Amino acid sequence: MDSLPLLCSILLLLGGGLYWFFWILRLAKINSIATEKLQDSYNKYWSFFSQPKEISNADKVLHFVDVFYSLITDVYEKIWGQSFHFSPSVRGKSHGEATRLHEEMAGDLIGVKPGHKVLDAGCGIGGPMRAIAAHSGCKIVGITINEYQVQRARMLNKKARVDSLCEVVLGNFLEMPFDDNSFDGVYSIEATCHAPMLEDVYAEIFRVLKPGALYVSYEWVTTDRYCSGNVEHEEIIRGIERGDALPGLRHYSDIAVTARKVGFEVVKEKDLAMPPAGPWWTNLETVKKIDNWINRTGATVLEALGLAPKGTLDVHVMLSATVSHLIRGGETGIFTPMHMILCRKPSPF
Ligand SMILES: C=C(CC[C@@H](C)[C@H]1CC[C@H]2C3=CC[C@H]4[C@H](C)[C@@H](O)CC[C@]4(C)[C@H]3CC[C@]12C)C(C)C
Ligand SMILES: C[S@@+](CC[C@H](N)C(=O)[O-])C[C@H]1O[C@@H](n2cnc3c(N)ncnc32)[C@H](O)[C@@H]1O
Repeated sequence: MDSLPLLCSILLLLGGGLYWFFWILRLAKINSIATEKLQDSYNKYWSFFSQPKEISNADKVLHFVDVFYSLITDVYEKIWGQSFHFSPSVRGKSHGEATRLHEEMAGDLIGVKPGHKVLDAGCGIGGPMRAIAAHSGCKIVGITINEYQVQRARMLNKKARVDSLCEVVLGNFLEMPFDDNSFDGVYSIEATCHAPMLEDVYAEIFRVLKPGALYVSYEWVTTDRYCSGNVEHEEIIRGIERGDALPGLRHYSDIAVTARKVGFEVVKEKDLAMPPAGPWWTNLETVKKIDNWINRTGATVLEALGLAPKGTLDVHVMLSATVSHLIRGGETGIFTPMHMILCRKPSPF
């Protein structure tokens, strides 16, 4: 008789253990890159982005940004969702709802309407494009440098039944396969920070935008609180750069200067992270708490058992370190991922 509770406890423990194991197996798996290439790609990525200040070769930056997205796209999607960006936390709203509001705001700022053709420069797997197309009824063309993201975005567009409105193209936003003056609006969400020279991507966006039309960008930048020479500040910013494939974070004041240099009129500029906006790093703190024992332990066990390819743990460790740097960047106020700039291409009339 006494053995029944014991048996039930053992069964529960076994069941729980198995559930954890299969859950982790699903989360830690990286499908976006061939198993045998994972460790090598990670090593090359890490040694390249560990010295961001020495990065001078733009072609190499583009190559390693592509490698980065092959390494992390699955992990981001499974844990963060289909939108690869931050948003201010909103009291009473979930992470998903706050994300959607932040995306819809980008569409509203450039005045998207049904019938408009809009460009999403650096579209990821298309979370923002699906939200903005559903919100406004406009047509959206997204461009990303990563082939796996193109496949994923097309599949998710079909699944969400917005494939008649949303199209995804593989390409480089520094040399886009689009005609001059062909878009009624352009937005970029936390994507142009990957460009070796901001001027190059802004000039290309200027070229494809119709005269009189608007461009909005959410930029990753350092703020006025960042002091170069402050050891902690520099360590945080270097940590953000190497863990997020960034060729060098810019100061917020450089953004409008660059926009004007390529011909834009700057309509509005604002750090969307400033109060009364809620902190954008709240969700990262939650992720950090569960990350160690769920993801890291899972990746360690799976890699040791040969169920996950070599390099899986390295990717998770890199992301964990990045989380800490991003949270410190937010807490100290030296960094924001949502410096919003709204620009107009002047019309000749
Ligand atoms: C704009 C960019 C990406 C912004 C964010 C979507 C991502 C930045 C850091 C990412 C993450 C960090 C920690 C990861 C965690 C250790 C892992 O176990 C699960 C995924 C993370 C939570 C991951 C999710 C996406 C980010 C928050 C950059 C690249 C320009
Ligand atoms: C952090 S993700 C943001 C994705 C999307 N805007 C979102 O919010 O979900 C950055 C995106 O920029 C794209 N990207 C970076 N450099 C690029 C380039 N040179 N050309 C095209 N896309 C690029 C990446 O492939 C990725 O899709």
